[in-house]
Amino acid sequence: MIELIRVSKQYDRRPALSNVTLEIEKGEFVLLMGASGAGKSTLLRMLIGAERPDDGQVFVYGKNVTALKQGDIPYLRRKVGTVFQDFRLLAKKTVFDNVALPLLVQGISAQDIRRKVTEALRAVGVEHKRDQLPMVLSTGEQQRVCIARAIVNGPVVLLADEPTGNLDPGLTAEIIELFKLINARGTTVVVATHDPQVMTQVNRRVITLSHGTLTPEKWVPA
Ligand SMILES: Nc1ncnc2c1ncn2[C@@H]1O[C@H](COP(=O)(O)OP(=O)(O)OP(=O)(O)O)[C@@H](O)[C@H]1O
Repeated sequence: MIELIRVSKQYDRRPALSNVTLEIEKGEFVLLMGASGAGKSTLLRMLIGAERPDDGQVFVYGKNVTALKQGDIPYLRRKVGTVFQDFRLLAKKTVFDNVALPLLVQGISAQDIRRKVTEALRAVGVEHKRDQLPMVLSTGEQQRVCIARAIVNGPVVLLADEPTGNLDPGLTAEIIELFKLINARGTTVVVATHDPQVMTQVNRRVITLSHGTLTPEKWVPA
């Protein structure tokens, strides 16, 4: 599902990723761990074509992301949902409209949009908040809306960058359970985090980056 082959990236001549080779299979739930600045976000951004490696190749869902033209990136992003620490919800749009956003550019009928958004909101447990603005929601609810927006296209991969960074331990546990559910339905899930609670709770394969380099993997069977 995801393959990086000898991927390197520098910013201002400082390595952010160095010779990273890894493979993630369909249906896996993988944690990408490492200290701040280790290169986790850079790696995730490469998987959605937001960053290009200086060297090496990146494959996602059979597509060579490194070779994609700019115009093909939106098609990749329909297959790869993303969730971030800072939510990135549009403040003036309702919960429903925020989740509908990725569908609007695709020429999908209003009826199908309603159905897909309702399903996504229901899957994350915030259907009852559909007409509210994001700022009146709790932080946990806001992150659920972000997850709904990330899964509304039925992605094959879900990437999350520090998704629990703004949440307390209780809410972190809820959000991780949600990722597990999404994974159990067949979506490959990759979560970048430095939170040991997430590692304990997920209890699956851990990929660790240190100064842009992979360290030997821990593997904890499900
Ligand atoms: N656009 C950029 N321009 C310059 N340097 C960058 C850029 N993006 C990342 N870096 C640098 O690359 C290195 C890796 O950053 P990255 O954000 O991938 O780390 P991270 O593991 O995700 O850290 P954090 O957990 O703090 O987000 C850091 O030294 C960072 O300062």
